[in-house]
Amino acid sequence: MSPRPAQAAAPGEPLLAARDLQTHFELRRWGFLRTGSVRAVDGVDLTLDAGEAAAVVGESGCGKSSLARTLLGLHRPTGGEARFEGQPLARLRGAALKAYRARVGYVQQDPYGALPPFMDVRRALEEPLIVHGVAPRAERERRIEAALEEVGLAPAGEVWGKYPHQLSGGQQQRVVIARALILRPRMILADEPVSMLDASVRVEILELLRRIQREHRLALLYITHDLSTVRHYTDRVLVMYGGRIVEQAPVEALLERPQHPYAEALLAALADPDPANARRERPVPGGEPPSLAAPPPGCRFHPRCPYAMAGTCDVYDPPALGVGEGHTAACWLRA
Ligand SMILES: Nc1ncnc2c1ncn2[C@@H]1O[C@H](COP(=O)(O)OP(=O)(O)OP(=O)(O)O)[C@@H](O)[C@H]1O
Repeated sequence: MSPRPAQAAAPGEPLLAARDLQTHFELRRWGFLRTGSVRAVDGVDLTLDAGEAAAVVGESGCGKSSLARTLLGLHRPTGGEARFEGQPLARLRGAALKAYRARVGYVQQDPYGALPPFMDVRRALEEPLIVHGVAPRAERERRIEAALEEVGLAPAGEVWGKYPHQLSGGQQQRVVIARALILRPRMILADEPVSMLDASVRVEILELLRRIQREHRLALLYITHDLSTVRHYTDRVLVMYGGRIVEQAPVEALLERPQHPYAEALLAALADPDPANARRERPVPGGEPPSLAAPPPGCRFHPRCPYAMAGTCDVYDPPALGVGEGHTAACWLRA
């Protein structure tokens, strides 16, 4: 696959930038009575540079997938802004939205669900090329072959007549990655790309994504609930809690010197050396994640935080405070 030439972006401008991004879902009773909203994404600030790999890590229900879907243009933000190559996503319509989708490859959690069961591999990969007007047919075939080789499914001729049910989970996810690459995107958004795969193939798929990201200088946003998978595959980590980013840092800094008590608790849970706990799903950390329909006042983590300071953490919302090079934590302990 030859890399797409870099778009002329304003100097110093990140490829992707979100500022105070919000995606709230309205709750309705009997389909019409508005009874409130779920603040799935509630004031997210993030940036991603061209060629950079970052992970968004957080527990189930913290808003990771809603953030991913908003960044893909699948949910319209209800507040704030996200820009890709300087263009506000909310204003993209029609052809501009189609062009944006070609520039962002999407790898989702369930590869089997992502691939239409009635399409063989070749059709599944050819369809985005046809939709985006890539012609002639020989060029499409060349690209399909190159994409399959890129993801380790070679020779392509042995795979492209197969249907999803004839492939293993790992092979299916490789096809999904090939499809995400086929339009030569500038960014890959991978939402829990290995959580439904056998443990034996998870590392292979993460290594593949990292290699492709590096070789083609793609940006990668890797969404995961599993902090143990970020070290070798990303440059930077953003920790999400209650619809917000509570800490972000270069990967080594986050794993060695977490500054937010939530990130600290996630790490402590990882480091549990007791083999009896290795297979046990534990709430991380203890206590319930906040309701995003009625989040607690002040810091959203304060009801679970062992260091919460009454009169501060339960009243005032902490801003992202600089705690090191490229490292911020939204915690009053760091003020
Ligand atoms: N389309 C929707 N309509 C209403 N509520 C939604 C919608 N999508 C997500 N939510 C709610 O938003 C909150 C965040 O969900 P989201 O799926 O983004 O979290 P997540 O961190 O990705 O969790 P998981 O890993 O379990 O998918 C949840 O309370 C969820 O029920």
